[in-house]
Amino acid sequence: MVLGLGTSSTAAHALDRIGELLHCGILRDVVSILTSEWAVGRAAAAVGIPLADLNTHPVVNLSNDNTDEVDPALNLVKGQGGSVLCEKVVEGANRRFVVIVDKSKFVSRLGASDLGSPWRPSPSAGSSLSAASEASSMACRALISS
Ligand SMILES: O=C(CO)[C@H](O)[C@H](O)COP(=O)(O)O
Repeated sequence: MVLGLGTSSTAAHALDRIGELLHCGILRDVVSILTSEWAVGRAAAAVGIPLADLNTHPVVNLSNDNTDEVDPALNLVKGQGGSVLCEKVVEGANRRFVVIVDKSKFVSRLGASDLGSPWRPSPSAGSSLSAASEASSMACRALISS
């Protein structure tokens, strides 16, 4: 199975479980396609999920991801995590897309949380965020160049 891994702290919980199932042999022959090296790549490597890319695996059987808001009609807004372009590239190769949501993302209407507010990183977050953004762009270029 080719698994697309969205960039999300919530979907990262699924990674831990996938890692456990691989280790005890319940899951086999799984490779993953990353949507960010800097976040999900490290987490996937840490739990032993083999990594691949769209060059060798152009069809993704299943991707998991999260969202920033979900309304009562299940419309979603994504992208606050900073990897939405890579996620769209991987999701474009998808057969199935599963969104893992906890209740903190439920809103009465899209835009009801502070998503629309101007986002200002704290000064201390600046350097790590720009490094993360750069790494994400590199991973994305690698995906798109395939
Ligand atoms: O859209 C995303 C990344 O582009 C994320 O899925 C979204 O920001 C939610 O992330 P988290 O699970 O960490 O709250």
